Amino acid sequence: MHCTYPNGPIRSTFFPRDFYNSVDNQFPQRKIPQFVAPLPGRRITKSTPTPPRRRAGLPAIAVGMDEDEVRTEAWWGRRAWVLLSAVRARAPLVQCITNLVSMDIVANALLAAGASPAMLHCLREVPDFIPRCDAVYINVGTLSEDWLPSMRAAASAGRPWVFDPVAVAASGFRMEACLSLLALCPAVVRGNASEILALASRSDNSSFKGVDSSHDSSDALQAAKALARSNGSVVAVSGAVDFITDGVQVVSASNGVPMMQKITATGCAVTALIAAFVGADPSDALVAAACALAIFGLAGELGMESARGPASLRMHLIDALYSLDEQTVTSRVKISLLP
Ligand SMILES: Nc1ncnc2c1ncn2[C@@H]1O[C@H](COP(=O)(O)OP(=O)(O)OP(=O)(O)O)[C@@H](O)[C@H]1O
Ligand SMILES: Cc1ncsc1CCO
Ligand SMILES: [Mg+2]
Repeated sequence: MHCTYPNGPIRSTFFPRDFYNSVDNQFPQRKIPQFVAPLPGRRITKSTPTPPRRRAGLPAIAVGMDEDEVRTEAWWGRRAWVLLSAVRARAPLVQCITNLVSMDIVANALLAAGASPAMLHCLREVPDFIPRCDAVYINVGTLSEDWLPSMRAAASAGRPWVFDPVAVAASGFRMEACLSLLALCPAVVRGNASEILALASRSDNSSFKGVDSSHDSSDALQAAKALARSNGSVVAVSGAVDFITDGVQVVSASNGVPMMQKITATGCAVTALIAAFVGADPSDALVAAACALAIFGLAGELGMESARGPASLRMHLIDALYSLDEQTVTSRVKISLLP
């Protein structure tokens, strides 16, 4: 199975064959509209060192950056600011089917960044609501059999979507569920190192711990590249250094503080932020993921200046995300393209 985007146009809408039957025939043969790209010429494209859109004769992306510019750290800083500004200006609607632990921090992080979160998870609402969303975020942290059909339907609805495979190796059921979601072509998969290693190897072997990583992000870099290549999704591994890859390029994002691991669901929140960035500008999922990870890490660094422990860091991180300004973002975002 290899997803067609980020290489090509976003998939057309489809629902699982049993979808309408499974909701009491309340939606008699109703079909949701096909995905319509928000701006002409926009599509999810894999970024390459040589800008593909210009070569392909495609219009410049909406945010007005010059794609021929060399991707220095300063370029990434400007890009991160432009994307954060796009989130603030467009307030992308992000439908989140996320775990029960993370709902609060996910919604608050999205709001602080300027996006509009919606934490709906009822299968019967998917056909009406998902077409209105700019992006979908799916997180299996507190997976149950009841929620899986909603996740599958939301992921199949033709919107760009971002996947957080929390504790994918915890059980055979969870691994199967994650693999079935992976087949529905997420624009970005973001996990910690243990999760990406397990997902790439399709192994639910018990040496993997629960939701926390027992590996460094660099341990999962090759697995992330392989997964990105085989699935066609951008894959991001979080940790002290975050790595983001489309299977060819690898970008590192080095913002953040270790205490972010002591707040539950910071990983869930940053994956939701990636969805907001993709929703605001779906033209390049790799750039969106790298910038969202760096921005979130930067908010952690700024929050840490006033924090006294995990609980106050949580509060100050959200405040910092809300208050980020151009000078701070452009001078402090640490992203680079690895050779
Ligand atoms: N040692 C570290 N130093 C700096 N930042 C870190 C460190 N570890 C994690 N982070 C940052 O913390 C955030 C969460 O990443 P982490 O890898 O802990 O996610 P996770 O394990 O999926 O979390 P959760 O499952 O609790 O949501 C990311 O933004 C990441 O960059
Ligand atoms: C602690 C925990 N358990 C299931 S999901 C979650 C939040 C971090 O992923
Ligand atoms: Mg996680």
